[in-house]
Amino acid sequence: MLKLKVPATTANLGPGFDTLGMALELYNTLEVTKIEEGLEIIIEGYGADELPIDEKNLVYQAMNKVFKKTCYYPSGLRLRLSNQVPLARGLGSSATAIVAGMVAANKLTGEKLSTEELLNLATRLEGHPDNVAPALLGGIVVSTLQDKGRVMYEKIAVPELKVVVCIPDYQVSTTEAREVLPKKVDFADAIFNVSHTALLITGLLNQDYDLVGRALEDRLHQPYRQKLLPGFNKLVNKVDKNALGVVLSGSGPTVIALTLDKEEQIGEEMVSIFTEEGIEANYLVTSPTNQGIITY
Ligand SMILES: Nc1ncnc2c1ncn2[C@@H]1O[C@H](COP(=O)(O)OP(=O)(O)O)[C@@H](O)[C@H]1O
Ligand SMILES: N[C@@H](CCOP(=O)(O)O)C(=O)O
Repeated sequence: MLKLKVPATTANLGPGFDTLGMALELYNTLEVTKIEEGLEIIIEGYGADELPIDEKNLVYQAMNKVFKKTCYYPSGLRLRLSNQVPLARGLGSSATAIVAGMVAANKLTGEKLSTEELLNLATRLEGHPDNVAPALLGGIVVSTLQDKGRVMYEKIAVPELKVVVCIPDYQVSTTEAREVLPKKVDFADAIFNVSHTALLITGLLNQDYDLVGRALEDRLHQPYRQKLLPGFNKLVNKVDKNALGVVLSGSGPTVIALTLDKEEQIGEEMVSIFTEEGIEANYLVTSPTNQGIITY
């Protein structure tokens, strides 16, 4: 039996749209057992009532991509998913499913694919590299999709910060949150994001957390996604005073605050701002992690 533990990820980190992602200490686990025939899927935790338990399940689809590429066909499989990462909230649940499925399948084949090949394959299924890269590798990963579907990436160490994760009680699929984005952007906004992303990376590398906080601004996706998240502006303006910065996690609706202290106070403040907007939400405090997926 194989057991894997894969981290949730928070993508974009403000200005780094489709480019930056960070692994968090919040996990899904997958157990894979070879059986004589067929496919059995057992799901505990998030998605137990809504995820498919047949070939349509994303974990199995991801495994199948590896089986096809390596011409390995197991007789039968039992998958046990234990999910602590909520679905469609902007915490990379689809990336956990894809990365766990692909890494597990690759183990079964005797590791025929390299880490790079797995990353390229996972990115093709997910559509963008910024969640799958840190789910696979851990840390903060700067990545871009090149011609021929190859991912160019660099991993940097995570900051010693707390992450307050405020999760509204409704789903927004990444597909839906990408549909509200414009086809073209203003040149000045593009420059704004290039400069802020560069400053953010500089701040992270130099452990200059004041700079990290000031660089967390974005003009490429958050302004357009606000319509899917009432209260986001109020949240940024109010909570920014206590935290280093507040950004949408991935495509939302989860919002994260990066902070050095006062994490419980910040979490409660975030929940109360959502409550004022008539949105139920809860928060958890976690930390970034340098460890990506682990196989036991
Ligand atoms: N643990 C899981 N097992 C199987 N499929 C999953 C799992 N987690 C997420 N998915 C699939 O991914 C979808 C959510 O993906 P997406 O909209 O990109 O949101 P997220 O921001 O959480 O990645 C779910 O609706 C489901 O189809
Ligand atoms: N760069 C993507 C990230 C989506 O992350 P998710 O956790 O919401 O799937 C985007 O912003 O669309």
